[in-house]
Amino acid sequence: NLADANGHEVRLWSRHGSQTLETVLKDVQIVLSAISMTGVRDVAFQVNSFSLSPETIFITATKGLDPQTTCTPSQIWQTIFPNHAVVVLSGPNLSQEIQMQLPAATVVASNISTAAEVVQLVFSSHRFRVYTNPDPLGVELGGTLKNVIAIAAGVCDGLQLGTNAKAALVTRGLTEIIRVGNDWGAKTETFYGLSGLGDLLATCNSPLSRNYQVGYQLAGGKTLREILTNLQGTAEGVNTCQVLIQRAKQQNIAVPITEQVYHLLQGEITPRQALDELMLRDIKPEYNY
Ligand SMILES: NC(=O)C1=CN([C@@H]2O[C@H](COP(=O)(O)OP(=O)(O)OC[C@H]3O[C@@H](n4cnc5c(N)ncnc54)[C@H](OP(=O)(O)O)[C@@H]3O)[C@@H](O)[C@H]2O)C=CC1
Ligand SMILES: O=C(CO)COP(=O)(O)O
Repeated sequence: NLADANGHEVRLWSRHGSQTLETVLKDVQIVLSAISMTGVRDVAFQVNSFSLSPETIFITATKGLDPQTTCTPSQIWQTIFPNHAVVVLSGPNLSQEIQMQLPAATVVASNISTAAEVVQLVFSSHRFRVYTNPDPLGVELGGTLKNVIAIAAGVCDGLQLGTNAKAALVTRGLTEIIRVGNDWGAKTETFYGLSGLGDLLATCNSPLSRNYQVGYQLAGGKTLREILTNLQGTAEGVNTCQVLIQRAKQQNIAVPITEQVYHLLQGEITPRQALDELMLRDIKPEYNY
C-alpha cells in the first residue's frame, strides 16, 4: 500500500470485514473511497451519519456515473459533504501492476489546491508519481468515459482488425470523450493528460483491463451475461455506456463509438455489424474548426 509505505496509518474497510465503518473512520484525516459506482451513494450517506472533523479530506477513485442523476462520484461526495474538500484520484493505474510495484503515475485533482497537494504527498514515491490538477471534473470524466472506448478496443483486438484500426478507434474515441467532457464543463487539456489519454491508452491496450476484456470476449462470441459472471471485479464501462447514451441524447452530442458499444451490449447487433456501422458513417471533416 502506497500510503502505508510512506509511513501513514492506513485502515481498510469492507462490508464483509469485522470492523464497522464508524470504527474505521474514527479520527481519520483522509477518507479514500474506491468502491464501485453502485455502492457510492449508499456508502457516502452512511459516512455522513458519523461525526468527522471538518478538515477531513475525501478522495474518490471510482470511475463510473450515477444511473439516476448522471452525476460523477465526486459530485455525489461533494453534495453530501458540501463543506469538505473532495479530491479525485485517477490515472493509468491498472491495480495488478500497482500491486506488483511497477512504476506508475496518477493525477489528484480538486477545486481546493491545498487538499490536492496534501494527497499528492501522501501517495508520492519513487514508484508512484503523483501530479496535481485543478480540473476534478475533467480528471474524473477521463477515467470514466475511457471505459466505454476500452470495450470497443477489446472488440477491435478480438476481431483482429489490426493496428491501424485500433489507432483510429482510440483517437476518435478521445475526440468523443472530449466532446462530452467539454459539454459537461471540463477543460480540453485535461483529456490530453494522464487521466485522459494516459488512462485511455493503458486501458485500451491491456488484457488486465476488465472493460477491455468485456469487448474482447464479446468479439469471441460470448454473451455479456457469461462474461460478467466470470469477470473478476467490476467493468464500469457497461453501466457508464448506458448513462452516457442518455446524457448524449439529452445534450445532443454525437457519440458514434459509444452508440455502437451500447447496441452491442444490449445484444442488438454483432461486433462485425458494429464495425460496419462505424465504417459506413457519412464522410466528414476530422474537426469542425
Ligand atoms: N482511480 C483509479 O486509478 C482506478 C479506479 N478504479 C475504479 O475503482 C472502482 C473499484 O474498482 P475495483 O476495486 O477494481 O472493483 P471491484 O469490483 O474489485 O471492487 C469493488 C468494491 O466495491 C465494493 N462495494 C460495491 N458496492 C458496495 C456497497 N454498497 N457497500 C460497500 N461496498 C461496496 C465491493 O465490495 P464487495 O466485495 O463487498 O462486493 C468491492 O470491494 C471502480 O469504479 C473502478 O473503475 C479502478 C482502477 C484504477
Ligand atoms: O481504470 C483502470 C486503469 O486505470 C482499470 O481499468 P478496468 O476497470 O477496465 O480494469
